[in-house]
Amino acid sequence: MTAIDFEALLAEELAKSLGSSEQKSEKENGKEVVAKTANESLEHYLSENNEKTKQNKKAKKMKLSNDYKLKSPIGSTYYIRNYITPTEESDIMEKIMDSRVKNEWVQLKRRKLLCFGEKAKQSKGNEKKKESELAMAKWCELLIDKICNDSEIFDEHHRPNHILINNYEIGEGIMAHKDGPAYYPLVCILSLHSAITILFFQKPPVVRKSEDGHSLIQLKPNPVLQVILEPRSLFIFRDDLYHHYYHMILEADNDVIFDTCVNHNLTFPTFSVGDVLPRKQKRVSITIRHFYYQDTD
Ligand SMILES: O=C(O)CCC(=O)C(=O)O
Ligand SMILES: [Fe+2]
Repeated sequence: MTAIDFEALLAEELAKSLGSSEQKSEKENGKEVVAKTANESLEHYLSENNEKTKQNKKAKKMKLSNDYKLKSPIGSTYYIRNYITPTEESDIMEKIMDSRVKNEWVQLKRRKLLCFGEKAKQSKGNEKKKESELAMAKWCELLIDKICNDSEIFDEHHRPNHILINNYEIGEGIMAHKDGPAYYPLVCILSLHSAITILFFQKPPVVRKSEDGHSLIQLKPNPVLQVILEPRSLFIFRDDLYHHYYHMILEADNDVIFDTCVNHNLTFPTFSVGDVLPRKQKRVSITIRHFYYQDTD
């Protein structure tokens, strides 16, 4: 595709997409200028990079499957540092904090969430649904394209069609859970802002509240696997780990590094067992999966 075709296509898509911002004309020093929004630059970046990756398809795909595999005792896990740039990170933040999606966030007790894409129809008698439901935004599709171009990890029948965004303020987390049979057993998690660790367990661990009642302290057992999720990183887990293990993010202000941490010497800075990783600001995760559409009517 030529650059000119590409730009025309992009402009058309931008106008259509839910998340796109219209270009605003502004007067600057008496001159009419077209404001380029952060939202637009995100889509531009992602589209451009996707084109480049497609041209160099084979090399890139090899890279994701070999170079980023963690030495994990269970299942296959991949960790890619700096999967997106700081600019893309702040552009995504703008997208998801945009006034047009502001009312779509669903506040839960210990986090809030926003959902784009496919979703099961509610079966009769189901409780009020908890997730918000937005059509897949253009930037989400481009992010999915990027992941699919970079690796062969998703086959064409299981292309991600569902994006769940979790917003955790400092001290918030997600209880031990499995993602369950509604999804293809392959999860990509893109992290923004604060670094945090994700813990995997054979059974949900015993936890108790800290003395100030603010955080949950994880008591026992230690996780079978811990992965540090730095800002802008992409973490992938699948298969056994998906089906048979619980994952959680502790409701705490910081994370302690366990001897089951598989990437403490791959991060910047690196960590040693027993070190404390403070959560300095909120964390946002973008969970990218293929949802099995179920028509329950
Ligand atoms: O925030 C995360 O990294 C994990 C999110 C998660 O486990 C989920 O949405 O099912
Ligand atoms: Fe999960």
